[in-house]
Amino acid sequence: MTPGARTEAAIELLDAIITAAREGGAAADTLIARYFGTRRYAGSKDRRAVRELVYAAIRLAGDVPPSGRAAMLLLADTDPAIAATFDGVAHGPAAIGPDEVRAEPGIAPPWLIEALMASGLSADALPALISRATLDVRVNALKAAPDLPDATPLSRAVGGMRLPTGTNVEALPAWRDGSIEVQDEGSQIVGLAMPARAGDRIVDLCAGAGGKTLALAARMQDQGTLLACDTDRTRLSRLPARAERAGATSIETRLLDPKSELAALETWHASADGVLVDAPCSGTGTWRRNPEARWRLTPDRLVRLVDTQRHVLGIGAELVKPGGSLVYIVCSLLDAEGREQVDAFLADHPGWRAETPDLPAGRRHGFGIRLDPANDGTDGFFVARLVAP
Ligand SMILES: C[S@@+](CC[C@H](N)C(=O)[O-])C[C@H]1O[C@@H](n2cnc3c(N)ncnc32)[C@H](O)[C@@H]1O
Repeated sequence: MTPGARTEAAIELLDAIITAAREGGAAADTLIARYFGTRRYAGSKDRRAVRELVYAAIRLAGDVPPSGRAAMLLLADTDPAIAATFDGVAHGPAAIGPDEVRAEPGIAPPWLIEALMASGLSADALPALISRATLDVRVNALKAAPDLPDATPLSRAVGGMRLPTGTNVEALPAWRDGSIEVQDEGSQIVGLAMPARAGDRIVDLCAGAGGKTLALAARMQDQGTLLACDTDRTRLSRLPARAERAGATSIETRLLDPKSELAALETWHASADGVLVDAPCSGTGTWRRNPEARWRLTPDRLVRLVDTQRHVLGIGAELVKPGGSLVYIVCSLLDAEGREQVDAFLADHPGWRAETPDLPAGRRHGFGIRLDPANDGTDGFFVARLVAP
């Protein structure tokens, strides 16, 4: 592809990403994969270059741009080489007109900036939210140590490794034999808030495809019972194959109906040593990976997420045995989803108390710990450990 054709492809993709952000469609990564799935003429260098252009433009525009071209023009203003590709030749975009609209530069929509700052993030900490994420892997203690010559050890998540950006992890023998799983250092660290011993009975209530479930299974030396639940069939269905690759046999999966979760968990009532609630959230802590997520979030959607979080936390509380732990995690930096959610839980659940987890990163925030990209160099998280009466 010519440089102009790459820019034009990035514009087309940005148009699709903008529409998806407005209408609740697929994530940028999925749209990019679909786009190239039908354009076999694009080689791996073209794909990488187009992807870079798309993500650079997304990072620059704080709010949903009026169009893909307006987003690319904003990027072109920062780089004469990109501006030069607007040459109107062959498959390239038309030459830049005198008064063309640009996307607004920024870190996030104004209402979100306000909410983040009201949640105690300083203006200096905001740019890191949309910086580029590192590529971290968790090393599976259930398998032999992997041979990763290009990796460097993570400084805080013991056993974790950092790989060079762009590494095709799924092509590595260490991934294929289950010795490593991709997991951000922050995600590895917040999972440690759940006490996990061999023989424990633990419920991972919002397990998704099992990123944190697999880490728990390794810490439990695959001994005990680990019940991984989710209401999303597609995500949960990915867990058994991952567990098999990881050599984890203690994991059982259970698909929940979002209106009647407790009925499916009757036998676990007040009996779990620990319940992990890695709740659905706005993902404000993961914009490094999904920068277009900040275009998707609306105040209404945030209210709905806060309701769901309260709901799942309430379910989790029903399953914990006296003295057991309820660990609440969100990959968000907004207090409505973190600190205030835990304050509300403690007010509604007399006898429960918060115990500050001792973690190798993050800072105390309300009754929990918060990790943020600027201070910790990880994705952003809030985590709290609640102990049942
Ligand atoms: C943050 S994700 C979980 C990520 C996962 N724990 C990991 O480490 O990869 C939140 C999950 O909560 C699930 N969820 C939403 N509502 C739920 C409910 N009522 N009960 C259980 N899970 C729910 C979503 O489907 C989603 O997979």
